[in-house]
Amino acid sequence: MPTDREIIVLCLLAVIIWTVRRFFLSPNIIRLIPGPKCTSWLYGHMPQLLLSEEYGEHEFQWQEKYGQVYSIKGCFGEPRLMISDPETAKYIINNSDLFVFGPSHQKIANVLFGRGSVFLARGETHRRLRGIMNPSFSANNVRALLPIIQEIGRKLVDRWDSLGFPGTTVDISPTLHGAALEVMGNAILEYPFNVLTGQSDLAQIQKKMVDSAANPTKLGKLFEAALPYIPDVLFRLAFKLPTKTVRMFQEYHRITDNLSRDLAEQNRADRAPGKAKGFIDGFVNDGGVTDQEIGVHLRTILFAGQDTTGVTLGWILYKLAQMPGFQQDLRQEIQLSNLTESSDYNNMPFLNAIINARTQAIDTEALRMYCAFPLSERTVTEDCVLPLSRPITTITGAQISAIPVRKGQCLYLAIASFNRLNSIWGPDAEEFRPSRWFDKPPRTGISLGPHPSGLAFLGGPGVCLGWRLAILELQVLVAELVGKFVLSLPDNDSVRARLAINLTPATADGVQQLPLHIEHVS
Ligand code: HEM
Repeated sequence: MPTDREIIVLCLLAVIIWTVRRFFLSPNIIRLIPGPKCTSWLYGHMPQLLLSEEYGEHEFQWQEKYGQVYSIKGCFGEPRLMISDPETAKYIINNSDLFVFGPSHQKIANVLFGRGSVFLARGETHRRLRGIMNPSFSANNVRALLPIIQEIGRKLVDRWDSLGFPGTTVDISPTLHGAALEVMGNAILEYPFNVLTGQSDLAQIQKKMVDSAANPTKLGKLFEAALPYIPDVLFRLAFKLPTKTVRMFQEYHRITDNLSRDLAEQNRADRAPGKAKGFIDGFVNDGGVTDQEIGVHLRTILFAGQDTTGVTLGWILYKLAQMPGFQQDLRQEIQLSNLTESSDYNNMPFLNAIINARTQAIDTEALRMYCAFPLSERTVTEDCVLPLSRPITTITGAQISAIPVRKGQCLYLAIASFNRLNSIWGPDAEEFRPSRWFDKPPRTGISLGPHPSGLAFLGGPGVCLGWRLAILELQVLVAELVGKFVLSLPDNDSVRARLAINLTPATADGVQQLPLHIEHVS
């Protein structure tokens, strides 16, 4: 049987032949757009973009030097575009059928979630799925979830106490991710996972899955670039081989398929007139959806909703540990507040700055600077023309005010770069400054996405399904934790932001963790 390494080498050969034909024997305007020099044909700029020790180390400098649209190279010399231009970004997010996930991401998502995930659906199918899922995440529904989320916040506080966190320096990440999974279970699926109070098979396998994908390597990135050229049938066959990774995927699917079957059966048995409609309800009611398909949507929301919120909560607490004065002001505000309605969280000066929209100063600044999903890779499905808010001078000296791109072109919506544009946030865009949300106005230019923090939740038809839930969850869990504990940085703090599916806190040795010193509030 061929080894993993041999399979990778064969695939690479196929890719090399294909790219030479595709990119070097035909003209492409992208090659005329300025961008950083590339020293590796094999890896292109992928290591600097995706594997740097601190996310953005190179990307933010490239943006400063080359502007809001520039070209970089993917693996095998493939020309790609990096985009943070507001006009171009708006065009991309509003025309989601034209800009889909690339073929490698599609293959990975099909294996991870199963076929039919809302992430990959487009057109009518996407609208239908969002129509079924949206009600569970509507403003009214999310508001009504407050008591459940508050209860999870209290359990998280108890968990920190029972694990003996106060008085120690400890990695808080696993408990934050546990709380995020608990919210998905209790609030959205009406099914307690008991992550914070006991053992959960789902939490364990979910963590294994995230960890396995969370340490990308150069070879892994090459493999990802080669994925589109591997015939589907071969790819599916590879996922029948008895390797450790395949077994882990099978176990994940087994646990989540069982769960979705239980939830669907329970839903059919409990259905009663007047009973509130939940997430599973929408699919069961739809008729044409099988229990197996419900499993696909369940995996999608568990994956999309846990790690993103877990890492963002971690970044908020980390920044508060860096800013003891702000943390103390926030604590005082929490202690003086009577938090019984979701609107109460919107009426706190330090958790909030009320400027045009009600915004959370600390939450919003964290979502701007530490957006969980900093980079979205897209492939163009038809020849089209990208609008630009400012003209670009090509390497031949010509000025262009739009970029014609061909079907199959890969581009990156650089969300984190967009969230740092001086043209929007002013000269101190690079600074983490929650008080900017007290300024009037904190930003200039067109507003993209549903939240003032910028593109953290993207926008348009593919806007994050759970953004309202994520905001309420962050508000409540921050208020619970900061009300009870004082957070500070350990002396040897070396935390940095690494791209590991999401923007994840990791220490200098590359381990994904968030060690903070915890004390009880006296
Ligand atoms: C702070 C937390 C979160 C952040 C920063 C975040 C961010 C995002 C972003 C940027 C996208 C667009 C990805 C792309 O198309 O490239 C997205 C999509 C999505 N998010 Fe979130 N998310 C968060 C929490 C959640 C939660 C709690 C859920 C719960 C269900 C969720 C479910 C989804 C789903 C299902 C999509 C796909 C939407 C579609 O394609 O129609 N997210 N999210």
